[in-house]
Amino acid sequence: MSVKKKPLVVVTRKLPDSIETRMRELFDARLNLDDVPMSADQLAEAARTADVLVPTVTDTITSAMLNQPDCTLRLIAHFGNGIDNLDVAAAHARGITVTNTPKVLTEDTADMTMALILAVPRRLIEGAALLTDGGEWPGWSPTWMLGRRLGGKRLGIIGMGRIGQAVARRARAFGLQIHYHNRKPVAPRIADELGATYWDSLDQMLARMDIISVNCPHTPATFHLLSARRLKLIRKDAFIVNTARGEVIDEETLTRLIETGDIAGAGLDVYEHEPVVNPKLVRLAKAGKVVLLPHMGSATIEGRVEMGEKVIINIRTFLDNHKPPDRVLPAML
Ligand SMILES: O=CC(=O)O
Repeated sequence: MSVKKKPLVVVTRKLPDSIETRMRELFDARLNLDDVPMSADQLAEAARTADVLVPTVTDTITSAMLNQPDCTLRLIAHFGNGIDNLDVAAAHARGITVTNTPKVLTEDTADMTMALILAVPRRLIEGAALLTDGGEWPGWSPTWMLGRRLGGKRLGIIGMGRIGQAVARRARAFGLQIHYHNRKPVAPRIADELGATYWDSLDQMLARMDIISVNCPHTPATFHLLSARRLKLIRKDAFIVNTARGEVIDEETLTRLIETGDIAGAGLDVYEHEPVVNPKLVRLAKAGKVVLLPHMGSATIEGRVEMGEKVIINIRTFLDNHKPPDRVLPAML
């Protein structure tokens, strides 16, 4: 009697232990226990030979990898929400299904966005570093280490999807007025709940906000959405927070405008040339003008396990010949 071969599932990075254990039970799982990022050649080889590839947000999966003549891949079960690193159109053209891990990282990413919205105007990191990095603390003074109050300020959210709405809910509790720009207005029930004002014109919204939060995906349409021209519309005393993708902002111009005092500061979790961080931004961080984080918006233990569980559910439903719950559809691109 022949034993049915388990499908070959190649996972590109180390995942939480419980997820790897379950994957070993269910599949012929090739795990990356050393967590060394795979090279383009290794990714191409994985795409050619695996039934299922589990890449994550730092792996670029190109059409050339997917179009190898003897490519056996049937499913890309992405461990991540953003899909800008995958050539989804090429996958679909080749009949390869693509899934991602939405929803489970919404609240964690919104928490981190809110942390940056607080940290930048209230000079949180600068103050903490003063005590731990050997700086002199002259003691409390009425005019020292003054930041900017959040309450009553206008927050402009770019991208009012799940994460944008979760940011709005938090920001409202801190007394911020919620404004947003999106491809279309949110349902009236949600707008009422959030007390949110819709701006059809991004330019007009940018010119009036005290804090701007980027919460839209990176797509060809949002690459440099905050272009040099648009960044110049932003008020001198405004702050920008980005926990979405670095490519949405013209980072070089943003850096220059902060250096020249034409934008007050920024809180960044993502970068245009990640993992390379522009040294000028690092200098601005040392000067207390920006807060820089290493792409950790969704980095919680709970979130990573839930992402892994979603990946497993997507693979299993696919292999059972059902539609996986988190399919990326052409209309979503
Ligand atoms: O940035 C993280 C993700 O898109 O999952």
